[in-house]
Amino acid sequence: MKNKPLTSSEFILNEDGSIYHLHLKPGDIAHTIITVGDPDRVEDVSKHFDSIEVAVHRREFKTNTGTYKGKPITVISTGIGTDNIDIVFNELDALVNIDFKSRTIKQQHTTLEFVRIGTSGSIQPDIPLDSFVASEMAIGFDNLLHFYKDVDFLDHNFSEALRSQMQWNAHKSSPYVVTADTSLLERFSEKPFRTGITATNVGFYGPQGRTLRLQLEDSHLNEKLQSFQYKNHVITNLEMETSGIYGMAKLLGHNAISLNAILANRVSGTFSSTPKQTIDNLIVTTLDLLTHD
Ligand SMILES: O=P(O)(O)O[C@H]1O[C@H](CO)[C@@H](O)[C@H]1O
Ligand SMILES: O=c1cc[nH]c(=O)[nH]1
Repeated sequence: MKNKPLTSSEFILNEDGSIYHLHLKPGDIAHTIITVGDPDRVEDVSKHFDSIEVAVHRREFKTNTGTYKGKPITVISTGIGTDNIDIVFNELDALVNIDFKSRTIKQQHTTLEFVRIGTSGSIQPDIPLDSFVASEMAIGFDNLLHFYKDVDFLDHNFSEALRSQMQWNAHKSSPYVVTADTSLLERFSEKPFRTGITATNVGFYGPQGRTLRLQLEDSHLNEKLQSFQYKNHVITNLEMETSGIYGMAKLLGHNAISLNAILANRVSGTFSSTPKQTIDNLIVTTLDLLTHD
């Protein structure tokens, strides 16, 4: 297989040799990476570390690398949405799988482990506020994976059932379905976690069926999402990154799990009165499970 050097318009390095958006260099990241949406949440995670060796912040991408109970861990903020996930995953992968000097793809592949610690809204009445859902599968209502080849891991029968049961408007992008890494899912499937099917939406308001001043194209969107069933699966929760994370991880040969702190219940119309506490609980629980054998 030809391994030509990547051009400077595709593989973009800054003057200091760091990768374009993240401003990180090879060696700046651990092989276990926690992703969070909010840059402020990076400190909420890394304040538990034994020490921090790397701290870099550009745009919405804030990175701290250190150790927790001796285990090397990187925590990075992605900002909101799967468009940012495309940047973060391509650039983190490049840090371990592209040779920065020769600008060629390394012969030996390095696998990274990704754990998303995020917030989410539940669309089932029995998933209470402040509980934790580990995403067994993600439904991508975003468009990201459709731009890549070799996506045979997508569950087309599931997508087809969704399109037909929901009478999906063809003007919206075609939903895709992708699974978590099985061994990470096993690690995060016992109490206090429950597993679920997460819908990843392209917005927080209209795409998640919220209305402030604007009306929705489909006023029954959330009822349809709530009542959808496929092989005993129901959609449990809504957020904005998981499908991109699962899809990019599979394409690039990495392992990923998405963990959701449920802050809203869309059926009862309620929101957590202790969001910070709930996210902190998820952070501590996750760090401990990552360091248990
Ligand atoms: O709390 P984070 O990790 O940002 O996750 C959720 O919260 C944001 C919307 O408020 C979206 O990014 C959604 O995925
Ligand atoms: O309802 C919610 C809560 C957090 N994040 C989301 O994307 N949706």
